[in-house]
Amino acid sequence: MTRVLVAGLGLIGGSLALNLTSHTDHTLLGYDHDPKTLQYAKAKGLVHETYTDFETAVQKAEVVILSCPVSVTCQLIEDLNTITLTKDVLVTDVSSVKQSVLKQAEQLTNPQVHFVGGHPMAGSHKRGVEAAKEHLFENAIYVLTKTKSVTETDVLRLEELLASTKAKFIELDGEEHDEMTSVISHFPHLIASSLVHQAEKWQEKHPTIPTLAAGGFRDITRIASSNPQMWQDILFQNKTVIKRLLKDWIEEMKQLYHMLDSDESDAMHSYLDQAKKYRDGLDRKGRGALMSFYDVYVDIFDQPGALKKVVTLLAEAEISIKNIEILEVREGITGVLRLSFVSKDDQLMSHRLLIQHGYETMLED
Ligand SMILES: NC(=O)C1=CN([C@@H]2O[C@H](COP(=O)(O)OP(=O)(O)OC[C@H]3O[C@@H](n4cnc5c(N)ncnc54)[C@H](O)[C@@H]3O)[C@@H](O)[C@H]2O)C=CC1
Ligand SMILES: O=C(O)C(=O)Cc1ccc(O)cc1
Repeated sequence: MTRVLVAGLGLIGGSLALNLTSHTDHTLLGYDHDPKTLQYAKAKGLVHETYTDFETAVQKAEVVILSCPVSVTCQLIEDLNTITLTKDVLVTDVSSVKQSVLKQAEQLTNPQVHFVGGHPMAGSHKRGVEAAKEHLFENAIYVLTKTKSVTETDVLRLEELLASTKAKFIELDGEEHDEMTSVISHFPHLIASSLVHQAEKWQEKHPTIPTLAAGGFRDITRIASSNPQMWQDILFQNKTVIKRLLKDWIEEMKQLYHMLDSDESDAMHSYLDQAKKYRDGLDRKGRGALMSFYDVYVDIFDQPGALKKVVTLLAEAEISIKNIEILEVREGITGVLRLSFVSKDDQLMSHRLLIQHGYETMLED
């Protein structure tokens, strides 16, 4: 039984706290600057004890999970130096950016603090404790980054402590992490926001643009609906890498402009074809950027209850669906449902069951 402090009980901190209170006998301590968040977390059983003072809370903990915005997390790491500790404390964070956090952690002078950087690579567009979900990290990649002062034992202890999240741990260094997450998460966020701005500008000329904004536009801009404060923080904390990607991107857009301007249709075809091949490959098992699932595609008609029928059929067979996505449903015509399963067995069982019940399905292998 360990005393675990979660500092910052928002979406991510709240989800970790909820997971640990639901599945372990650890004592969960919560710290946040927002009293309403603390009240909610206590009332809903996410934490056992709440604190409004970071120092007091840290002194009562054996493990500390820093889950505030990245810049606040850096400040809290600095604050750890001036806190008098009577025993060793294992400290980790959940920040989407690692180099700035690790730089701060490497400057820790308190020998009792053992810092292992962390980043659970799952989330949502929601924010705050009320959006916390106990199973948020199931099957998600959870990046761990070592600092000079930590041992393999510290890393293993952290993995053990977080085992109930069912996340998949991998170790990366800060630079690798920040470059990769920029490419697959931070930079796409910037581009999604810019596409939304473009649509908004053109709406002045064409007021019906929102009515036309269909599947593709919605898919590619979904992430622009996330927490702006958090993303502002991430973009500035990782600005060196993002500026590099932005420069390359601007050059690439210039090349595309040139292809169109000089009617280089073959070059454009190769550009699109190469992108399609790489994108198709990402969905193959083991190559998914964040998670690997086993998918079944089901044709459904856009009728009331169509989704419920499919879900009920699988629930009655006790098959657990990890994710459901509705692709391209337009009124009155066939749409496609993507059902994702954690295991190959569940995928095959669902496929068989759906076919037996007359559904047209496609299996992704
Ligand atoms: N939202 C997401 O999808 C993901 C976020 N992360 C990382 O997790 C961290 C937290 O993000 P979320 O939970 O989404 O944000 P959130 O906005 O839901 O929660 C942040 C919490 O920190 C508290 N807080 C803010 N400033 C504070 C301060 N000065 N002192 C004490 N408490 C303070 C807030 O009251 C709030 O409860 C960020 O570093 C983010 O990069 C990591 C993976 C996914
Ligand atoms: O919802 C999505 O697509 C996300 O990208 C969630 C997310 C946001 C920030 C992270 O550091 C990790 C995951």
